Amino acid sequence: MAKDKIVEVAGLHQRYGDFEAVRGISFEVREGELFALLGTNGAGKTTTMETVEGFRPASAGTVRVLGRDPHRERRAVRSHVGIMLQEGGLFPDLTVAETVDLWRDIVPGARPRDEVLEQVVLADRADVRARQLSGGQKRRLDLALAIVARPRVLFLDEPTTGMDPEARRTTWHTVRGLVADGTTVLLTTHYLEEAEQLADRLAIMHQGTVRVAGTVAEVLAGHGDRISFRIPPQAAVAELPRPHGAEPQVSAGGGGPVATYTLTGPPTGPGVQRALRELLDWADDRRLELAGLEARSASLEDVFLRVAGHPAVEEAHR
Ligand SMILES: Nc1ncnc2c1ncn2[C@@H]1O[C@H](COP(=O)(O)OP(=O)(O)OP(=O)(O)O)[C@@H](O)[C@H]1O
Repeated sequence: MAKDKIVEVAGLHQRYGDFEAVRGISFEVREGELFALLGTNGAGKTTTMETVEGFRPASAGTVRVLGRDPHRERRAVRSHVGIMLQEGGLFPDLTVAETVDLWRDIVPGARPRDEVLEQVVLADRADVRARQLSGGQKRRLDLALAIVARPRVLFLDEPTTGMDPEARRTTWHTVRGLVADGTTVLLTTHYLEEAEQLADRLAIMHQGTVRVAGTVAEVLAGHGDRISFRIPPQAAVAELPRPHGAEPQVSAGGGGPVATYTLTGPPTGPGVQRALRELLDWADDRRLELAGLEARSASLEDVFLRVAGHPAVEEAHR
């Protein structure tokens, strides 16, 4: 049976005066999954999040969270929702423990303080004042407050921005644990690796529209495999072979110019093998070395850059 749709966004438009920041986007987040909204700067991610969180009504289209309008039925929705905003509002002089206790006093059905601090890996910081925490620890305290009330749905707006790689990984561990416990998560991020690591499904936004959506595998499908190598100094660019008609793209690299071929067709299919053989035969015949030779599938970064640079709408896989 299909899982419940926890968040449903259909034909959402959002305007600021004359400017349309969100231009008719649709996506849904199903029960128990983590859905990541990625996008270029100003793509409309935060605007979308704020609408889903109920802070602003939709200019047009519909938004439902747990089957209700998150703006008009804010009270009913809020009790099931945890929100971690981009800028948390911590009291600098309260300790970590006092901060969590303050929230525990406000929300009904709060989880035990130690359990929450354990989950966000702040148990050993319980007596430290908020202002003395590192940036990453402050974000994790924001996360702790978002999960105190055992929300069914969690909205995380750039939860790891500004964190060092280790703090980011710690936060990913926490978020994975929440999803494993059945929490549905919608997050925005600028880190493609974060989406690759965490997301069951994702959407990439650009200029107010969703350009690509689906599982990571679906999003990568059709974007082609890549073969690249440093162009041997003895070879002119015009002489490079065109395996399967693929044209080399030449870019600057640390050790000299690099040729990259993008091969369309099924991912990691026979096309790559044949193209590699053709390239290697070409190099062997001329006694050339293809330094840094690499064959790989398209990455999320490849897709992201293509979306950012190409206004043509890519068909979404839903
Ligand atoms: N209150 C506002 N008034 C007018 N324009 C706004 C307002 N808030 C956002 N915008 C504009 O709407 C567009 C979308 O902004 P939004 O913050 O939703 O994008 P974003 O994808 O979250 O961007 P970023 O990745 O840079 O945080 C941007 O062009 C932004 O300048």
